[in-house]
Amino acid sequence: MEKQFWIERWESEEIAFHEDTVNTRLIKYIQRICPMGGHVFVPLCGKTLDIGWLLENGYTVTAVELSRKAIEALFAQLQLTPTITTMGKFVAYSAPAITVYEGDFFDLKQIHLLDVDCIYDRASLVALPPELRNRYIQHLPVISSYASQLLITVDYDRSLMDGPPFAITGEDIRSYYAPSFSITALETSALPAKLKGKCEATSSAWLLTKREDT
Ligand SMILES: C[S@@+](CC[C@H](N)C(=O)[O-])C[C@H]1O[C@@H](n2cnc3c(N)ncnc32)[C@H](O)[C@@H]1O
Repeated sequence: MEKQFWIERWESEEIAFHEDTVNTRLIKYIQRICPMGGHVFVPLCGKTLDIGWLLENGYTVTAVELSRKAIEALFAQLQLTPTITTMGKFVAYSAPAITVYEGDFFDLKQIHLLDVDCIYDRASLVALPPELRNRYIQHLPVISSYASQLLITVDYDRSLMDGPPFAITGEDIRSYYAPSFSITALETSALPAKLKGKCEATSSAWLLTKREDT
């Protein structure tokens, strides 16, 4: 997916992926990998309400997002006025307990994610087509020092539609992450409505924790 694709989605407000409630899996499972007060990295964050929940519950958040419009909407929602600074390829929006980098996830380096305890990935891995997904799977553990992840994916019959969101099976998750992470399948449930009105889909939540032998 080209960067311009996402910028245009935000400009035309075609953001069906945005949830208007806090994700229940976040509330239910984040403490399994990150105690309250921990530091959570939210890749490809959009303007998710989940960030507000994390801040209200004592977490520190670092996030990255391509779209300035999304980041401005996020801070407006949070009722925070960020300090805005240029940092190399990124523009950093900071307020107490939160920094959002405007720019390309693939330009992030370890220095941007110092002290991150865990990762919350909802609709991020699944937003990326296979070639970018492979880069994401390689890059994310390196920049986060193999931080644990709460990962939420979708799966559906790939013959019925194409992504985004892209379908990811349990087998995919194991092939992507098993070499470096222990994988716990938490829960799978059917989505309440057809995805894009086209096909039934399920959503699954996973915990990934670094294997001792890596
Ligand atoms: C499907 S949305 C998910 C947003 C958010 N995680 C949520 O749950 O609402 C994917 C987001 O990733 C952003 N994005 C896509 N590619 C990106 C990249 N390479 N770097 C940073 N952000 C990116 C898009 O602008 C979009 O807001």
